[in-house]
Amino acid sequence: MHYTGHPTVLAFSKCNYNCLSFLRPKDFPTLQNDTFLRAARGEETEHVPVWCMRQAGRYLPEFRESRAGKDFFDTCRSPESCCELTLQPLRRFPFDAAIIFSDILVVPQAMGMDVLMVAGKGPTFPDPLKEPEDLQRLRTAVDVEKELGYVFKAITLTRHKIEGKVPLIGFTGAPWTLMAYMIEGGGSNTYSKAKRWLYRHPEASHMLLRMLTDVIVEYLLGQVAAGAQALQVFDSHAGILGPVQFKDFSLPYLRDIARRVKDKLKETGQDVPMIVFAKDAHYALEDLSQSHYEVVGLDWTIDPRSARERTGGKVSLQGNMDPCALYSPKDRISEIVQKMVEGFGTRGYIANLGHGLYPDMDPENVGAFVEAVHQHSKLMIKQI
Ligand SMILES: Cc1c2[nH]c(c1CCC(=O)O)Cc1[nH]c(c(CCC(=O)O)c1C)Cc1[nH]c(c(CCC(=O)O)c1C)Cc1[nH]c(c(CCC(=O)O)c1C)C2
Repeated sequence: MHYTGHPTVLAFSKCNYNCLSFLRPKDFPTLQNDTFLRAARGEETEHVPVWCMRQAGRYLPEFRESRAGKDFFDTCRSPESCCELTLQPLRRFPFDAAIIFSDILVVPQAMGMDVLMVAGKGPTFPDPLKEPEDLQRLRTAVDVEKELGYVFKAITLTRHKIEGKVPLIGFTGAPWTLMAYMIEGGGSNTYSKAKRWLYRHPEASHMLLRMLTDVIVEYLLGQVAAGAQALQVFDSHAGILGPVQFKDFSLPYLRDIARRVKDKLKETGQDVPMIVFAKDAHYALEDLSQSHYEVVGLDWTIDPRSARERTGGKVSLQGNMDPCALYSPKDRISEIVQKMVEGFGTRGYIANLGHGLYPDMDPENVGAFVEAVHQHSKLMIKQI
């Protein structure tokens, strides 16, 4: 790690997790590039801001090197490692935002479940929830500060170390997506075990979703208190639900999260933009645009112009290039980006991929994507 500059930060690099407490969420460096925050609020910008989901990831050789031989969740619990991994993509590309390195599955861990990262298989719950009685195994009153304080420390440290270059995004998994993992025990094609609960045990499902929502609200507020400047809620498995079940088992909780976080932040005069990314839930676009989130994230199966029409200018939009378009040659990437930016328009728009980067992607093409967004959008904005 290359800790330079401030003496407290230098001292910091030599100490371990327990002595991070002196680094308080205050006196953060002044933000120099607020393009992402302005776009989230629908304000004017000089260019369209851009970041990528999974920008801190295995497509970067330095990421693979830092992670080599280390347990994934041990890495998540090390604020220094999370900080380093968050900063890596910023050293290479002029992204307009950073997202804290962590994982959505730290929330089920905080609720008392074991989650392991198994090589070649992905996240695995050795003892998933099988029947409603298993809800008794979960912690009822989760001490979020105690269980997830390591994420807050990572955010505070990273916000200092980013030196105000770009805003730092905090995130969480949405209740439905977390519930799906807790019952399924890992990734799945059908999520049929989790969906079985929705049809067979609707009350227990709502109980679990409410428990998750309560933890998530505290978790997001803790992230803001620690220094997060925007928040994204990932409902990665929204698409598997379909419109009826989404309305019943996901949307009310997504709304509740945004409302409760915003109400609480208002009390302290804070205003932090929130992004909802419900992957493959195009059927819910109208509802999502009226769910108290400033930004709706889109996957690549939605046409930019129709997304604008359906959301009626109520929200900013984020997305949505097919990640696989990054396998194209660079000039083709530039053409695809140009069409995408034309489709969304330059106001109230944050460029991103429609989902995360894959490990086999060429970092150079990621750079070409970022550059194309900046270049095309600057020209378009000048012509307005
Ligand atoms: C880089 C990484 C992460 N998690 C995992 C990896 C790969 C494993 C490794 O590097 O060792 C395991 C890891 N964690 C998860 C998975 C998917 C498992 C599956 O469904 O099969 C994997 C491989 C679960 C997870 N984790 C996350 C989501 C939501 C986003 C999405 O839909 O991809 C989900 C579904 C969020 C997440 N996860 C991560 C971030 C970091 C910040 C960034 O984006 O740069 C974020 C935002 C980090």
